[in-house]
Amino acid sequence: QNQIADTNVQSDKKILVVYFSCTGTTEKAADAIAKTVGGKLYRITPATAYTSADLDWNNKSSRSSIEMTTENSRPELGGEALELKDYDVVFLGYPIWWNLCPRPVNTFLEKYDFSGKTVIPFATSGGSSITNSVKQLKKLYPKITWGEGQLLNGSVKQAGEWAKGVI
Ligand SMILES: Cc1cc2nc3c(=O)[nH]c(=O)nc-3n(C[C@H](O)[C@H](O)[C@H](O)COP(=O)(O)O)c2cc1C
Repeated sequence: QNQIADTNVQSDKKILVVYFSCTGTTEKAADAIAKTVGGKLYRITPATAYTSADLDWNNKSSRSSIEMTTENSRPELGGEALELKDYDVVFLGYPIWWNLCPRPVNTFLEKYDFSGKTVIPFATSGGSSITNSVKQLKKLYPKITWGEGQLLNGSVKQAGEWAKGVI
């Protein structure tokens, strides 16, 4: 009987899948994770959307370049408010920008209280690993319980399988 109860507690974890995505790649991974583990999806929405010119990393004056070279840049967010207290586990997805998470993800992490939650980072990239971004997140937000991060540049099926494995 006890064993059954324990198993139920395990599967009753309330899961939130938060993501930031500008060109849809991270969104696909987030979607697959939410579907596989039965989590609620929440998109981090900047108050001002990024245009393709904003995303030009070859242009030093583009919005993303300026934000990423400005350590304390915290772009304002829009979108609906999030009720975090309902969730135990938060998957957090983002594209790698300049080997880090995009600054709106920092705005998000500083806007809500993640104490008592486990936050599991995942990312998509053009080839860079997730390691440096996770290292920076742990340094900036030591009060968050961080799960091991995972780069999800493969199939959406792989993304779902990974998520199932860490829950
Ligand atoms: C401003 C900017 C900076 C980027 N910097 C990196 C980088 O440092 N390393 C890398 O591998 N990919 C980099 N990329 C590529 C993205 O990480 C990759 O295309 C990602 O899958 C995009 O996710 P999204 O479609 O969810 O926005 C960068 C893309 C942008 C727009």
